[in-house]
Amino acid sequence: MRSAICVFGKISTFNFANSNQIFGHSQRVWQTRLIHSGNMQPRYLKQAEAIKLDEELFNYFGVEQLMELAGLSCASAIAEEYPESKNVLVVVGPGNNGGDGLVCARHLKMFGYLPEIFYPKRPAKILYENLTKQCELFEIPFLSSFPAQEELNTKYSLIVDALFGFSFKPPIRQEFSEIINTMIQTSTPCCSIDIPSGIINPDLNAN
Ligand SMILES: NC(=O)C1=CN([C@@H]2O[C@H](COP(=O)(O)OP(=O)(O)OC[C@H]3O[C@@H](n4cnc5c(N)ncnc54)[C@H](O)[C@@H]3O)[C@@H](O)[C@H]2O)[C@H](O)CC1
Repeated sequence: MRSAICVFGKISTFNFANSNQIFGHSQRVWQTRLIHSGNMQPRYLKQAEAIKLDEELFNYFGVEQLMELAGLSCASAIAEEYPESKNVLVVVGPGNNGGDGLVCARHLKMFGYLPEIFYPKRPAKILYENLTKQCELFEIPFLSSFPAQEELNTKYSLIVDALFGFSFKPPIRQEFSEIINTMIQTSTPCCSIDIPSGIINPDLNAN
């Protein structure tokens, strides 16, 4: 029944340091249908397919509900794949991918992890403000600056990359380029929610 938990969520585990890409989990509604029909092979969505699926889902569900399920799914996948990696840095971007990250951080805290959040660009939208407030109520620290490489390598046992999802359009703007470059070079394992942030061609994710 794991597919039921992850129904709207999608996470890719990505070791930036050696570019060894492993897709540990990727479940979306119609993949669940495949699983239910007896075909256990996951199928990865291209950027255009993911956007289309999102549009379809938004006809039936609210963004809060979808985001809650996505964030919970990611936290569940992390708890399964990284049970010992308690010191987690969640790097949160300005869109819904970032929203998934805030939800994920909250659930990780409930699962006994010690997440910290870096959220440099916060849109003035009630949805993100509420998610931020909830994390604060859960006493999750918000960092005021991005850790330097050494700190990233030693202090954290896992990074959750919730910077950009399928709406990322290259090239990376200057304000995020240093963050992404530091994440690319870190030896700490990095889990990306949806696509790895800064990937030049998101359709590569399909492979
Ligand atoms: N149905 C689902 O499974 C759900 C998926 N969700 C997640 O939502 C994202 C897509 O969210 P969206 O807000 O459309 O976009 P992003 O978060 O990917 O990014 C938008 C944000 O990024 C800025 N931006 C874009 N390109 C650049 C760039 N080159 N440099 C700097 N900044 C950039 C842009 O301006 C916006 O501010 C999807 O991937 C899922 O993770 C939802 O949670 C709903 C449920």
